[in-house]
Amino acid sequence: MGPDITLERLALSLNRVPILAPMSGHLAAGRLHAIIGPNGAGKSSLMKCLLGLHPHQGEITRHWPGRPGRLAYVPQLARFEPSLPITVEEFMLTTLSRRPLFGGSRRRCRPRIEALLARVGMEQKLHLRLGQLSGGERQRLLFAQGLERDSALWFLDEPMTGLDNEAEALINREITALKDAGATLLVIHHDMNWVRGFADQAWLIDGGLSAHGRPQRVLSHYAPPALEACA
Ligand SMILES: Nc1ncnc2c1ncn2[C@@H]1O[C@H](COP(=O)(O)OP(=O)(O)OP(=O)(O)O)[C@@H](O)[C@H]1O
Repeated sequence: MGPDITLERLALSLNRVPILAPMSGHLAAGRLHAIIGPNGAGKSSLMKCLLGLHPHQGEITRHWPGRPGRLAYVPQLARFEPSLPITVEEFMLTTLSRRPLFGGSRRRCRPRIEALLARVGMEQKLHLRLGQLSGGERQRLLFAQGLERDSALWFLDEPMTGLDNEAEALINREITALKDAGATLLVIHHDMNWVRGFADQAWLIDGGLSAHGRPQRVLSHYAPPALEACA
């Protein structure tokens, strides 16, 4: 089971620029919380605060129901250093094995790695180097890594970016399974239909917390900026 998370007057400034005004709230355990809002609103910054990656003000407390579990983070547009001589299989091995360079580890872990990669449609990419992966493939790989760690707390920053329909369906299926298993999920998403269909709670961010509650109610206050048509 994932934790619940309490925010008390969480605020963030970066280079003296105010990014998030003080906000307080409670993210209930075992629920999917969608973080929505316009570009530049502070959604990724909020997620980074919750991950301890930004020097925020205020308090963030995680309450795990039992022993603290693991967390998974799939950042927006993840990048790998192109020159890294590491394959997809080796990357997964570093998560699965304490001694990834040991020849026996590779043999022993291969079926598990293949099964995990199949869950995100990546089983054919075992031997590719990280730098050779497309954007959507990088997203899928990081998701597979989170699955392997049996994470109970997930931070997904626009997880569907760059995914084709098939991959999106696979990831949606895994997200539903994680929710059913009691994980706490925070998902930044720009597709309001997805938010209506999958989220238990929505957090509307715009330089701070503008609204919070059931998606239907929060979305009644929020019309995402429309794309401008080209003349
Ligand atoms: N180091 C920094 N110094 C000053 N401002 C910054 C810094 N890093 C980010 N920002 C600003 O913080 C604001 C929030 O950025 P953030 O990435 O959190 O937005 P977002 O809501 O996730 O946007 P998007 O939907 O476009 O991904 C942006 O206006 C960005 O330019």
